[in-house]
Amino acid sequence: MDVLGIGNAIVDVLTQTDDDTITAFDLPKGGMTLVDQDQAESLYAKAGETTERSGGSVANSIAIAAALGSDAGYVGKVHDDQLGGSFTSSIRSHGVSFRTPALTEGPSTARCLVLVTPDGERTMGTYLGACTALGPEDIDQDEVAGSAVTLIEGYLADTEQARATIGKVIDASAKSEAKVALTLSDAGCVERHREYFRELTAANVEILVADEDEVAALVGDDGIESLLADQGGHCEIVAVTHGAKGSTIYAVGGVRHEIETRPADELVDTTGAGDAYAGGLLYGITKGLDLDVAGRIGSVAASHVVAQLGAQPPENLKSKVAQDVPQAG
Ligand SMILES: OC[C@H]1O[C@H](O)[C@H](O)[C@@H]1O
Repeated sequence: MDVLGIGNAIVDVLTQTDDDTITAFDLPKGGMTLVDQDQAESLYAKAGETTERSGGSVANSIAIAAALGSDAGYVGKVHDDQLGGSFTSSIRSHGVSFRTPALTEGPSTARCLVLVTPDGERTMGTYLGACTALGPEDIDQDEVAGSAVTLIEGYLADTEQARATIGKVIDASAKSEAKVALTLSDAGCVERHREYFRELTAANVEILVADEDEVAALVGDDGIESLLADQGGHCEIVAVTHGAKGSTIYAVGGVRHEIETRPADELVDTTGAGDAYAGGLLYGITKGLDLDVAGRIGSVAASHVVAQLGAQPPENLKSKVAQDVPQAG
């Protein structure tokens, strides 16, 4: 496998709304707030017209990588219910291998209410449901060892059991040539678990993908380069996105690439923009492309994702990306 992803398997329930509604829902604009089942139901009752799309940060990245041509797999926990079926058929429709056994009892499939405002910003309230049952027994260490890169979702740090799952991935990677990639998911998530992420990036993570707020929350005054293997960290590559301003890729040996964005044809919804960037970047890296080309693939994929509602791969993504980046193949 080129890329294997481990994350929270979530169905997104999207609604286009306004800033006043975000305030009325008492959710921090642009952030991700964890909610319990009662809160989730109360939010949905107030949400108005909604659209369901397959979500989950790393699941989004893996679907993008598969749509571009990666041999890709995903590990995440759904319930054997209607939303779980919808998540499963959606991720498989992009060619992703998804075989994690579904729960047959206990919490229902996770869902995320995504409030999209006219500026394209997304504000999320997530009920984790079945995701909290993901555990080490769901990891096939041979599959991890046989994958070029395993991408871990930062949001997993929110549960102890998922941290044990991450431990099993790291263990399998350390005994093989497989690399560990990590997305930091959300600045609030980094603030909740800074020490844990510091430990991972100091000892286990070879590829880090984050936005500028997330990486700032992680490194504080230390500087991004401190994460690199030749400057005291463990990372070989650190890719930092700057929203519409592009991204910067840092690599060992003093390498630094500034990547321009491709302006979106239309700005509809930024849900999954960073996920698409990570998916495109990892597609490029695992195909052996130069880092600046891999970063450009990520940027172009993200520019197509923000022109639609939801984080799923846009139709004909591969040919759309190839128009801007012929090396993408
Ligand atoms: O990064 C966007 C994703 O984060 C949340 O996990 C939602 O499911 C959404 O699809």
